[in-house]
Amino acid sequence: NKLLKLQSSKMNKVVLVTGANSGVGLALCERLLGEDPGLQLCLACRNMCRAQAARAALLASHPGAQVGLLQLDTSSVTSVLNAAKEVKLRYSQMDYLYLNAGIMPNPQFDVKAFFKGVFSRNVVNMLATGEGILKQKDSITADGMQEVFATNLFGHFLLVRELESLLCQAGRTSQVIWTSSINAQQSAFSLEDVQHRQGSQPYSSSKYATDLLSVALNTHLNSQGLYSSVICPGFVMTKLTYAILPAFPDFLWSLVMPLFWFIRIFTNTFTLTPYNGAEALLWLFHQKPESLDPYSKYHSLTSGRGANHIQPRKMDVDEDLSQALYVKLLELEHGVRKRRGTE
Ligand SMILES: NC(=O)C1=CN([C@@H]2O[C@H](COP(=O)(O)OP(=O)(O)OC[C@H]3O[C@@H](n4cnc5c(N)ncnc54)[C@H](OP(=O)(O)O)[C@@H]3O)[C@@H](O)[C@H]2O)C=CC1
Ligand SMILES: CC(C)CCC[C@@H](C)[C@H]1CC[C@H]2C3=C(CC[C@]12C)[C@@]1(C)CCC(=O)[C@@H](C)[C@@H]1CC3
Repeated sequence: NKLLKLQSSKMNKVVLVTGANSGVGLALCERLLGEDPGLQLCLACRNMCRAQAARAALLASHPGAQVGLLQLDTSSVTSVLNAAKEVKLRYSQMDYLYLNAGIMPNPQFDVKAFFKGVFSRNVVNMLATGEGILKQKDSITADGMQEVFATNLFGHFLLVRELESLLCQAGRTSQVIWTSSINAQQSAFSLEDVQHRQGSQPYSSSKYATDLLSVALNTHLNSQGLYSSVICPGFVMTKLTYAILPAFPDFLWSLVMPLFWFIRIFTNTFTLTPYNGAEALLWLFHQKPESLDPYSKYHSLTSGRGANHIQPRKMDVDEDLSQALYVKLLELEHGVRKRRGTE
């Protein structure tokens, strides 16, 4: 382990990506290795078979790249604590922590609301954000938490807390980059119910909480060199989105694609491919973190002609609410640790 740490301290950038085995996360890894083949890339995934397949694909296009695997299930406190321990043994610094893993379980697509929206003035906004047409059925994890909250937010929060010693080091900066969504909605979030036990939009709630948490992390940790940002990859065809209409066979999706390319003329949020969706994640990799606006979400956008660009958009978050959520998360963390007898 000393040798491993010594090697990592020789200063190739260390990048960890959660949910790296598919979709936007995997595309990000491909693009990162294309830009900097010397990176030490760590794929943090819950399923090691899928992780190995992703590693093999990355090595096929970038032979000789340093691609490590880490078992991490963000919905499980035990898994996060074990993974963090392993990371601290392997690396002596962490330059980029991409918090990308996410779920939208049991999505229920409201066909009626969708067609009503299509013939309304709100059509472009509805297609860009998915607002008003999706609900989800959440479940409870073994730790007794709401699964969407645990997976998308709390597991990542705990990981950041555990890795603070690697992320906050004197004389250097690090970036924590969250894959949020334009679907983050303040109306779906409640400080009295941060896990969204009551409602039917846990996904929107978890993404809004992500935006709030990113602001809070900046408030608390910028002075120690840690900078947090959020991005939206746009609407991307991935496992997550295919699951929204599971009855749709592959060939029907291919038939719908030309319609999606057409819609892209009106809303450049239809990035559609994981490669395009990863644009803002890759852009942040090249930025000086001090120059970023903590209150902006960085959107991957693709024009009607297929050209990618990024756009910062101000988020609908306020400092007090972000601070209040931070306190709630610290309390939850405290409770979790107390129950495990680790505090
Ligand atoms: N697709 C879209 O249109 C949009 C996606 N996003 C966000 O982008 C991110 C990536 O999603 P996307 O690429 O679309 O979808 P994918 O389903 O392709 O990727 C999600 C990744 O997260 C992993 N994951 C899920 N649950 C866990 C868990 N408990 N522990 C560890 N890893 C987990 C998945 O692993 P496994 O393969 O094992 O399931 C997979 O690698 C998500 O945060 C999503 O919310 C945001 C806006 C739009
Ligand atoms: C087959 C039909 C003719 C068309 C159905 C289209 C819908 C399934 C999509 C239209 C807009 C999409 C969308 C999302 C999911 C799929 C749609 C509703 C998201 C909610 C996926 C997750 C996100 O985070 C959002 C940014 C997406 C917004 C657009």
